[in-house]
Amino acid sequence: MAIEILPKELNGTVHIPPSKSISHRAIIAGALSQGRSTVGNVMLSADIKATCNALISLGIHMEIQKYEGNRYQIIICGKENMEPVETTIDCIESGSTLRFMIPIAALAGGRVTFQGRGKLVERPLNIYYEIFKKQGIEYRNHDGKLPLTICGGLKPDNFYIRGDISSQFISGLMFVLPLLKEDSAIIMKTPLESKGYVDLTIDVLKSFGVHVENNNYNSFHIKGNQRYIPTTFKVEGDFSQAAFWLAAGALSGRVASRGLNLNSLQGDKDILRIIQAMGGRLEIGDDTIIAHKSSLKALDVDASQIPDLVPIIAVMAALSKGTTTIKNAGRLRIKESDRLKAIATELNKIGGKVSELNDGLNIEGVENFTGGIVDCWNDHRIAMALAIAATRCNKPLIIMGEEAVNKSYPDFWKDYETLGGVLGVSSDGK
Ligand SMILES: O=C(O)C1=C[C@@H](OP(=O)(O)O)[C@@H](O)[C@H](O)C1
Ligand SMILES: C=C(OP(=O)(O)O)C(=O)O
Repeated sequence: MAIEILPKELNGTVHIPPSKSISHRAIIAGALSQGRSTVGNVMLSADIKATCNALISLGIHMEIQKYEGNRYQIIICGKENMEPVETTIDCIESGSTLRFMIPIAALAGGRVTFQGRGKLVERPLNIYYEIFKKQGIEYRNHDGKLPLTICGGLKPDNFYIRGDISSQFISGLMFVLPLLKEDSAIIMKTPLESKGYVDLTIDVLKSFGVHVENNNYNSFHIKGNQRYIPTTFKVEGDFSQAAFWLAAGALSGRVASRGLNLNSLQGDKDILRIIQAMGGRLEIGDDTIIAHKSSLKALDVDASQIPDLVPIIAVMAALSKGTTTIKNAGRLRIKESDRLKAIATELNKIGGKVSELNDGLNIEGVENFTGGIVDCWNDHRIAMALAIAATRCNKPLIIMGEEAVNKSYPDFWKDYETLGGVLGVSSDGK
């Protein structure tokens, strides 16, 4: 499918969707609690559905009820001791689901097969394979790719892990180590990247009564024999998604983003500092942030803690005065697409001046984009970043594969239209 976007500035208010990262975590924590938990303000994106279905496959009962508007609340009847099952879990394209559910399946025991689609099939899992080998856990994959079958039995241990592949391995282990009979430690072999996501894990665990000791991100000590306590939890707004609308305001109009927690631990809250440092004018209120059209200037960005912001930062940088370097972004090549190659290729098709570095991007600002046809590489964040680029195109922009947004933000196009965006189905993008 393809969508055509007319070049038009965006104005108005968006109710920011709930955080995908926090939703995954709260639903999992509810599933590991003995009894009934409620996770409110959840959006049923493809990734969140994948996590719910994975837990249901492991024998957890859930009921999904309407909450407010297009949000849901999930009533979860959790179990401290999941019974071993023989099952298959389809993680669709969700890296978080896969990397969070593998240790949970290893805790439950039984024989669990993990499947995935698109790039997920080959996103790295070596860190878990090393643990399985060390602990004698039986597993089988297909030339290092999915499907993966594991036969449980995770034991308490000192886990030595690299910090520059994905923080999702650390989060995944943190869900289950507190439930083992003895204490464990996760010790970083190299500095941890995406720290904010580990903060979110520790914080959600704390809401469910589970404690992890963080020794300055060098190591994490986790006491065994802990219990998750059933909880009522409300998910806050998603700064990674708000970033697209904040950028839309800074580039093209006046956009208010509602439903954000300014005290959030989300690493992607850093978008506020970045837009302001680029010269963007933000009005920051209690739960609403208004971004005003501003003349932006280049800013060098270290992406090691904020990988998901890179595509939209690249769009802003491409329309800023001066030359921006984004560094420490090598991990972007192992997401839903090679995001460095994807954003450089597509912005250059519409008049951007972006060159790829090994672990980043070099971006020379231009006044406007031309418009034309671009592809989103089956990647939701590339699709959304290109949609915001359309606000500064001279001609219409056709985005191929726009349905990719369903992974994290199924209402993205509806919200785009709420802000006055004009969309049409394109016949060019067959
Ligand atoms: O734990 C999480 O919720 C996430 C961690 C990050 O991945 P990495 O730790 O692999 O960078 C991020 O890119 C992803 O979208 C969500
Ligand atoms: C990389 C992402 O998610 P995941 O790793 O869960 O697939 C993302 O949402 O951009």
